[in-house]
Amino acid sequence: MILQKRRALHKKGPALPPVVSGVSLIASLPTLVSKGLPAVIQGLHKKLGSVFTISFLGLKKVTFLIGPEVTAHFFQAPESEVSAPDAYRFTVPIFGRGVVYDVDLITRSKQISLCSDAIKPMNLRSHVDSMVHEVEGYFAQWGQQGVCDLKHEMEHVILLITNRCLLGKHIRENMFEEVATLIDELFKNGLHLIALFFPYLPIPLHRRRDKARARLGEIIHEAVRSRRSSGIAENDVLQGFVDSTYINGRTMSESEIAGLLVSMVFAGQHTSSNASTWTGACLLRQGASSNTNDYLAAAIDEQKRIMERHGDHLDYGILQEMVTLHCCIKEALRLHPPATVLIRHARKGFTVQTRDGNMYGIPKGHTLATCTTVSNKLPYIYKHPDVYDPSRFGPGREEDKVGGKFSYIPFSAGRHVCLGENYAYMQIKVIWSHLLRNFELELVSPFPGEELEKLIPGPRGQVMVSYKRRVV
Ligand code: HEM
Repeated sequence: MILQKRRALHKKGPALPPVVSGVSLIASLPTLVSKGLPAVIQGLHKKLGSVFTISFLGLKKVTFLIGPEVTAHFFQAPESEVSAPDAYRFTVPIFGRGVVYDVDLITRSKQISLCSDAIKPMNLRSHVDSMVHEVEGYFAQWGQQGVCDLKHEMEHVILLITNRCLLGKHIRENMFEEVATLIDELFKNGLHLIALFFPYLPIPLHRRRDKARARLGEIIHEAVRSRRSSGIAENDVLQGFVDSTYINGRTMSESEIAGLLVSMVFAGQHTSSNASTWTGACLLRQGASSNTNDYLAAAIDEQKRIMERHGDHLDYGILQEMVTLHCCIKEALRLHPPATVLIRHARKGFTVQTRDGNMYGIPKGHTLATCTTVSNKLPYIYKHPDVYDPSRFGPGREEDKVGGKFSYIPFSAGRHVCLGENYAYMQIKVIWSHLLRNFELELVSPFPGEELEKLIPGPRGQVMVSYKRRVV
């Protein structure tokens, strides 16, 4: 009925997507406050199907596309048709001018390919030792036994790795505390709802963001200058940028290097630390209705077998052997994707066809969005979608592959797929293989809910874990 009406309104082509009524929006408010945006989108998806539009007073129209059948164009279309930069302008004051979403397509493509080169598997291999060094050093400070907030621990250890592997040894060893505070200030004051719509509004939050960004820039510029003048090459992403050139042979400026490094810190810090904490919470969860502890046992067993083969040593190849741990992380990410809503801007209109055959025309000018949380739990792709079950990715099931190209999207897909996926798995595996090998662990606080108010939501509150060093 709704479809017929909307087709009549849009006679020349396929129907427009159903529009969420004002009444439905108001009715969603309690869910928004108590359960967060993904829960609202899940409710609307149930009611209206995989394509629907939310109209904000007719001024801004956001069309949601949910599920692999309707997201191919969203993920794969060229920038001239579906644009990410138009949607992510709010990152410009965070990353800085002259990089990523502040430059033309050709420059951006080159910058993205420089980021990709810096963390491609060949270069990643050499980061394993640095990661292991940071992880061993950090957890050596734990006592024989105790209780800690896993979330805090993961944020800290990932930040140490980020400093060492991206920003370099000098910053890690001499300025860690200051840089950690600046990164926190930058993201806290730059990543909130007001900034999403009005990133340049002269408010105290934005002044603090800009001050932190300026100081971080100074620190990185200085690091680039001293790296260039010393001529000593280090093993980090900073070095990759210092050595790289554009097609015309021009080297990157200090401010371009700073911008790209900040964008990579931004892309990898909260996402990886949240993923690491969720992996722990899921694995250590106790409960009559869950069989998660079987997975904990399987992950520990895998570490034992690997140690029998290779001893304590870890390298890139050995990390690739941790298939069970990989699936445990992958499943935690399916249930708790750090980037819950991905956005684009429709520069041209296009058509989508839903699973049940309905065609919709998506008009030029709409903001486009997809929700990873809802997509990752579609019941026709994932069996018992709310259950933590890493074996769904194993041989004979491979539910994400069976579901098609766009059915597992914590790392996005297509044109803007995450460049740091391998890097992220690597650091999370280094952390969790160390913890599983060396400690008996137990979750002693209730299983956490999600942080509802954050753009990159992590587990809400503290995630308390007891630990006891294993006797060797
Ligand atoms: C578990 C950890 C991570 C998750 C879940 C994650 C997720 C994502 C997602 C969803 C996107 C695409 C956003 C979109 O389509 O709009 C993305 C893009 C990106 N990520 Fe990650 N990420 C993670 C870690 C990292 C790390 C560690 C790095 C780098 C060190 C990184 C670098 C990037 C870059 C450079 C892009 C931009 C790609 C482009 O626009 O072409 N990510 N990430």
